[in-house]
Amino acid sequence: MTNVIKKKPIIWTISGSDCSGGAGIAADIKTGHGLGVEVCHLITANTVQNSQQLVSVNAVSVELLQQQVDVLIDDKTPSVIKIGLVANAEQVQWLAELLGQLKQSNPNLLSVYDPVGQASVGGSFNALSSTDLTPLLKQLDVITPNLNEAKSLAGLLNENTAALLAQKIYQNFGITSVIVKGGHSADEKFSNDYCYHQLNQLSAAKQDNQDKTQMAISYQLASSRIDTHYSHGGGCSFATALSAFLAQGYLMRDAFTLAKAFITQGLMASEPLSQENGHQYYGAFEQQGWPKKAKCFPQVISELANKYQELPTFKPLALNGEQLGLYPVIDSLYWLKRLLPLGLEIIQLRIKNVTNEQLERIIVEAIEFAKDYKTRLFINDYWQLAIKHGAYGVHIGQEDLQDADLAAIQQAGLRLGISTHGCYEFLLAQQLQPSYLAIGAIFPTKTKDMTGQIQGIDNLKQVLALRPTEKSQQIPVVAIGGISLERAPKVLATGVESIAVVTAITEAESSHGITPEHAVVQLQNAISAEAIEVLQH
Ligand SMILES: Cc1ncc(COP(=O)(O)OP(=O)(O)O)c(N)n1
Ligand SMILES: Cc1ncsc1CCOP(=O)(O)O
Ligand SMILES: [Mg+2]
Repeated sequence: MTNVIKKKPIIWTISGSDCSGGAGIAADIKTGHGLGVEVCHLITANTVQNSQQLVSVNAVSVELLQQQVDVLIDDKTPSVIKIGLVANAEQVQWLAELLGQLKQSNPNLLSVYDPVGQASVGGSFNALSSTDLTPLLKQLDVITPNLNEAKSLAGLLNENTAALLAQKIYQNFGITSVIVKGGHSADEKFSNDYCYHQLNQLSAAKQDNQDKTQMAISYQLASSRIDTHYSHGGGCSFATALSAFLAQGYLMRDAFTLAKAFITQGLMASEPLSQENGHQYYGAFEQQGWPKKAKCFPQVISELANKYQELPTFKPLALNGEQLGLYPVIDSLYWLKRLLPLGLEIIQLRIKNVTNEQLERIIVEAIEFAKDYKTRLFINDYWQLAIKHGAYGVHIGQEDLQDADLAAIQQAGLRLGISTHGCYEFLLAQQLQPSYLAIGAIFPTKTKDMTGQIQGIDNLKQVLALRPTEKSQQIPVVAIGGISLERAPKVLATGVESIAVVTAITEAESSHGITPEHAVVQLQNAISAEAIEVLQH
């Protein structure tokens, strides 16, 4: 049997060679290969260094670098270019022009710069100031300075607040995403990384319904500090990991989270080793491949989690051991009345585009009607009305999460479901301890515009691994988006507790020539405990 290798995205790394193997190009290649991308490497300088000292930096000519670009550009076209060590002003100018030209022919090309100026073993890689670097900085999409580099780029040498430094770097150079790494901060317990990210017009307008050109969002991630002697090349590896995740289509918030988890995982891998040895050896960072274990992932620091940190856990779904199973999401009383007699565990009323008056009437009637059935009725979006009329639960999306009064929902005894789209939102929502978490869209769907947020089965599996290992501590997960009868077994095999569907039921007649009731029965059979047992073994 032959192995089928999926075509991998290609990243280029344009950075220095560290002959001691820990940092630079070597770190970039190891990182990229472990994270599922092909890595083309263009060496800017041959450095002479070991774990004690930097001896010399020997720049490669821009003519040679340009020849490498010429042979690679159509042959191994990059989706992300990662830049590390830049040896001199000539290389700055060459890189600035190169990025400008490449972006003209490929506007989706991303550039990520890790501004390595000082060697971690001591000594400078170049004599370039922020002013010298400006032509390059103005072409970048992402920059990943540590705190000291950020101070210098911001021109604020006495400022220690990552948020202010990142914002100033954006103002100075117009770089869309500025990630300030906290590895060198004075905090002895935690390593906090901060990302300032300008949303592009399309996604910003979509998320906020605003007409805007300037909208920034920030993400902050914290991990416990790890004391190890094996961290040489960690900074290069972070920027390359970020590039690899971006090249695979992850949104910035998820690429940032995964890159931080990748670093924590690598530091954790060598922690006991360095303790055993107990000497000051400076060893190469351990690239460990795709971060999978929950313990490697950072804590999301956010105003929301902060605001509700004292809030008790939301009531559980009280399943008594049964499977949550099929979760129909319907948009009218007509569908509610048609489906409730079918013996469902859970259902959601998701009403869009009705007047306020109609809305309240529909919600009241739905809650009243559902009382005669054991089915748990969740109301989508309208949490105030759900509280007012005593619904079983509410489902809140990311757009409404910031404004909804979660304490009021919890105190009224309603269950809460939260939508998430990827690892960052999942980690954040998990901290709020809702009754269930939804992940979507698993597949493309015509029911809702989910552009840029299609998870796929692999990502669903990765996100599920972020739950605590102890089953009793896990929040049930519902998968949603494009799930059909044919796709349901694959989704269930990931270990989700439930699948939510709209059109698999409401459009069963046209898609499968069966009644919606028949579709419910078929989906329920596909989800039954027996079917899952077979799938998982
Ligand atoms: C079970 C479930 N998961 C996700 C959603 C989507 O909710 P939301 O993000 O609030 O989007 P809208 O449904 O309001 O368009 C859901 N409704 N149910
Ligand atoms: C509401 C929602 N949220 C994420 S995907 C989705 C639509 C699910 O509909 P369908 O099952 O028809 O794909
Ligand atoms: Mg909603």
